[in-house]
Amino acid sequence: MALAVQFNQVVKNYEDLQALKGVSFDVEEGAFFGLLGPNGAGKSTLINAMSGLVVPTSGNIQVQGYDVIDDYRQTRRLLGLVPQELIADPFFSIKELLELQSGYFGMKGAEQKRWIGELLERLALSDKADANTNQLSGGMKRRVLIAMALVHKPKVLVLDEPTAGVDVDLRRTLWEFTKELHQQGHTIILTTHYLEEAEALCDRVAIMQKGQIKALDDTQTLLSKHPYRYLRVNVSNPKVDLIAPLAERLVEKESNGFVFQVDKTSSMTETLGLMEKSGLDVTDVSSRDATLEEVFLDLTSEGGV
Ligand SMILES: Nc1ncnc2c1ncn2[C@@H]1O[C@H](COP(=O)(O)OP(=O)(O)OP(=O)(O)O)[C@@H](O)[C@H]1O
Repeated sequence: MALAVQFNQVVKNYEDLQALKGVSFDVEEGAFFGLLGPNGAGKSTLINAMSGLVVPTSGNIQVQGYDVIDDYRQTRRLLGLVPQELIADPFFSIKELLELQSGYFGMKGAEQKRWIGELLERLALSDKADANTNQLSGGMKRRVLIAMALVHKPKVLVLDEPTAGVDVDLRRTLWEFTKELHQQGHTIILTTHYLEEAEALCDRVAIMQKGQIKALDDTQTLLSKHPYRYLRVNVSNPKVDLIAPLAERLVEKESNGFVFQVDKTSSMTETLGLMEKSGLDVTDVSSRDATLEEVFLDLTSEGGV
């Protein structure tokens, strides 16, 4: 499989702080890749380094085989970045901004006009096309950023927390549009704190912490490799005190039952036995694998699995 992006031993120091500590991994062409991690993990620094906005202290990054520093013009054309920060430009309307951005990439003509029209339509910006960006709401500004990133039809679309502060409706619209772009062959790299979204959308994820990659795998493999499964137990007597070995496995108490985290290698009979010993009157039991959020929390908590 051809590679869309290669990160090779990328280090970024901000004076005493090492924001990236030698990050190496590849993103395959056509992937829907999630870059996850707690605040300050280094996700934006890595994305900005890929986009040429931050110069690494050492190491290098290639996009479709081009170096992001030496071959900046090629990589600028191949990448579309939706940055985290919202812009407001008092001088230009949305349409003018998109036309200017097109001009920067030397894209003109009827087909480009049609594409700008389609972007405005798909991102529900048509009726604001002539408005200045400082007259827009936060959600609308975010849509403008997405349109600007897509104006030159980049092969690799990089979205840095695109749904932060965006309402449910728009989030759904954005994901539908992003999924379509992925199906058309675009590589998507996404950072988000909404792990449910990442689990639903990304076929591969990297989890970063303190400037390093803690885990990187296909989403499904990462979930199935997790050592725990989760048991939801409904009972008729939820006020009962659980005996110690069972209480240690409790992750959630609900009005009519409990959720326990159990080792995948442990026997179900043993766990059910502990429930019986606690005096629980069990009315229903269901079992499920970990969610990405649970895997993430385990990996990023101190002393995680
Ligand atoms: N321009 C800068 N100058 C100094 N330190 C910086 C700069 N940019 C980022 N940092 C620091 O680098 C570290 C990584 O920040 P970064 O923004 O990459 O994290 P992040 O994973 O994107 O976090 P978030 O989820 O909060 O957006 C943080 O400790 C941050 O304070």
